Amino acid sequence: MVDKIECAKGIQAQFQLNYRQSAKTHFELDIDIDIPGQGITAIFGGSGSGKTSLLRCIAGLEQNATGSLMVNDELWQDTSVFVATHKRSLGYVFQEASLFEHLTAMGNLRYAIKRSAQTTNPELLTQVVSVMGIESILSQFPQQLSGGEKQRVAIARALLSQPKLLLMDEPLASLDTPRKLEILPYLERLRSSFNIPILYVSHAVDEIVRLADHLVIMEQGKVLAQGGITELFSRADLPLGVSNEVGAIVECKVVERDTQWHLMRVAFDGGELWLPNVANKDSNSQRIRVLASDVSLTLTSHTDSSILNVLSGQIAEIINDQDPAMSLVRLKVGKSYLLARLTQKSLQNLALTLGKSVWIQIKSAAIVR
Ligand SMILES: Nc1ncnc2c1ncn2[C@@H]1O[C@H](COP(=O)(O)OP(=O)(O)OP(=O)(O)O)[C@@H](O)[C@H]1O
Repeated sequence: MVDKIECAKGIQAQFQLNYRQSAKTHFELDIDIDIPGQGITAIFGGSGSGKTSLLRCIAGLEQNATGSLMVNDELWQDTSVFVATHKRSLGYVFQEASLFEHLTAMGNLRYAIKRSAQTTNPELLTQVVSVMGIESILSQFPQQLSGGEKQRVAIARALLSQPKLLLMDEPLASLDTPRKLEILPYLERLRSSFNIPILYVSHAVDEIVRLADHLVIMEQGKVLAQGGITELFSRADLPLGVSNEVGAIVECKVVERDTQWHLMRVAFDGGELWLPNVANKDSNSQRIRVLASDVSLTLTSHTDSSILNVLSGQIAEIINDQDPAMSLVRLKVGKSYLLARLTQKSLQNLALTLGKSVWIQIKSAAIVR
């Protein structure tokens, strides 16, 4: 096993950039982020919010950007320093794989090894090829590969340059859903096998929930919020998905698998939940998403309900939804938070107010993993 590349000090980036688009309109990027030096940080935001511009600043591709950048204690930019793009130790994976068409997959990987500033341990090549699952396609040319395979080769190529930071700009956006689902497990393996911090641009909530540890939410060139994924997903005031998709993330441990009913019991900071068993998962850790629309509240504990999951909690926040009929309620459950999407009418009928104790019902079938 190749030693993991040590990165733990964090990435601090502060940038200002102005694009003049016409005499009347311009776009201004003004960001200040401080994110972990390991794991996957998703950069999330709507179209035109400045996600790609931020990555381009980090890569040193925006000569007009002012600001500063530290990557795990290495200074790449400030008022007096500007490390050129080719000298920044980073890998960049784009929406399209952009492989050299005249070279085989292996040829593309060899090219990266040759270009790497450091000597490449042969074990690294074996490890990268195995983690990305591309052993059987190494002799193929890009035109013989599917979109997902090309993207796995492109990621392997980026890793072989032994970067201190990996930038991925919507790497799955050009793939259809089956290809996307095929590649996601490789990205999960990439996160657990290499200790390289990854900045992952996406506006797909499902990808972020599955992959990211940390999140930066952008809006109109500014950072709207940044923090751990569980923390930000449990906030009722952020635009994490359209109303029906809003939901909290809960990190759980499997404590029991019930083979008779094909269920598993998982424990989290706020209690336990029953959900359909996932037999093929070897890890006992589960990240689950509980959609706000699948959570209902009662004032007494019902024992005559079909719902298996009933937790007790308190109302921490109530926010009006864009839909005037609805509201979003943030619930404190032990040390965790859940969200419930309720009608304004129910809110009033149950006289739900801040601090009130409630019973929280969640359908097992509705929990998203
Ligand atoms: N070279 C440029 N010159 C002028 N304006 C630009 C330039 N590059 C980007 N922009 C503008 O900056 C804004 C942010 O663009 P950017 O590509 O960073 O957004 P994004 O969040 O990545 O969007 P998307 O998700 O659609 O890719 C947009 O309004 C875009 O038109």
